[in-house]
Amino acid sequence: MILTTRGLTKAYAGVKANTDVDFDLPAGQTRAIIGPNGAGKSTFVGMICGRIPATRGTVSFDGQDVTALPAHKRIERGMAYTFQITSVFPGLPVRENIALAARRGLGRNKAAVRAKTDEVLTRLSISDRADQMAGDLSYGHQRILEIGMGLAQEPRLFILDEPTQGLAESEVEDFNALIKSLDAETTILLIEHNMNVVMEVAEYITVLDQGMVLANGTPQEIRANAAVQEAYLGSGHA
Ligand SMILES: Nc1ncnc2c1ncn2[C@@H]1O[C@H](COP(=O)(O)OP(=O)(O)OP(=O)(O)O)[C@@H](O)[C@H]1O
Repeated sequence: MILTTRGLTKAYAGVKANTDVDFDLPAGQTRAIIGPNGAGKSTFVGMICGRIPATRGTVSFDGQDVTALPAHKRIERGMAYTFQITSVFPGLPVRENIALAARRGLGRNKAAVRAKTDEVLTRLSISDRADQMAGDLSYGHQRILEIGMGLAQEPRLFILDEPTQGLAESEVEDFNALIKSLDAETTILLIEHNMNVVMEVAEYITVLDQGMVLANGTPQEIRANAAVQEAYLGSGHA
């Protein structure tokens, strides 16, 4: 397992956002986390990557307990994540944004950074915009660029929190293709509300409900799971 949590719990004053979450993610898998609004998905990945301190429980990455490590130390060990808020540098060209991210992983080795930047650029559906200012890209393209910046760090665990939110349909298709092309290279943990995306890219799904794991299974199993359907219908979701 590249990632394991045991008893992971987050209590805010009056609200239990996660309760005793046991979670196992095998290396190489593309896993989706789904669940109704407020189910605790963002809190859960926040604890995994170290942005949110756990109330109790453990997070292990690559067999080592990282519960006490700050986020930047977890990044050094090979986690990367993108969140709902875009973090591109608008005043820099697309290429330079990716090079900056690549430098985080590769340091000052200029040739390696250039090679990595070119490699990531050719994978993105926006490679023809390499010399444009990032701030001039559409919102959807900025999200794709952000994913490229994550990739440039060569993560062994890539966490994406609602990556398709706000994307146009054609951009969602580009996103699906990009994630599928990463299948063999890295482990992906994806919080996603768009069920079409989940069913298309996830190999395995974990459903959170009221801060707890409600179900784990393949897309087919989750689709057929009565408790999952109930959780979604009960919260007014389709
Ligand atoms: N900083 C906070 N202080 C207090 N309560 C919080 C805080 N952050 C989250 N919560 C609560 O914890 C619960 C889980 O929230 P979380 O954002 O993790 O859910 P989510 O599944 O990601 O929701 P969504 O799908 O709407 O993004 C919710 O009841 C939320 O109101």
